[in-house]
Amino acid sequence: MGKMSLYDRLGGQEGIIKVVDQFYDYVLADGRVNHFFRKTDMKRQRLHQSLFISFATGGPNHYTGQSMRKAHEGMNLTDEHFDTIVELLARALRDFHVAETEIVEVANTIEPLRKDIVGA
Ligand code: HEM
Repeated sequence: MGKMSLYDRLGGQEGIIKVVDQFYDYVLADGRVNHFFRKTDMKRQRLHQSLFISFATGGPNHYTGQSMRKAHEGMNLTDEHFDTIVELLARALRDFHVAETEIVEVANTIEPLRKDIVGA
């Protein structure tokens, strides 16, 4: 049996939607980052983030949003903001009993996006 994709190990689309919902509950409650989302349509954001993470982890490509550079343009995001988002995503993954090895894999999958998001 071949190694399951990270997407499958996160529970596929269904699992990822649950994690992303919990993740944005943490984001919106966190004073380090919640001000960025004041004008954001969170229903659309939760959907786009779920589809984006699904594709990034080896699932189907249904993401129709903007590139990471375009999506974060003009926000003046710092490394600290980026690290906070990764931290809150890890917290949500832990809530759903995703193992630490998978959490590290998710962080490593997202890390290459830092150069497009920080200072976009
Ligand atoms: C850590 C890696 C990150 C990933 C994978 C990511 C992913 C995304 C995605 C997929 C979208 C949707 C774009 C669209 O709908 O076209 C988005 C939008 C957004 N992101 Fe990020 N993001 C990251 C980091 C951050 C950080 C660090 C912040 C701020 C602390 C942030 C704040 C936002 C905001 C406010 C929007 C919504 C913009 C709007 O209202 O349209 N993101 N992000």
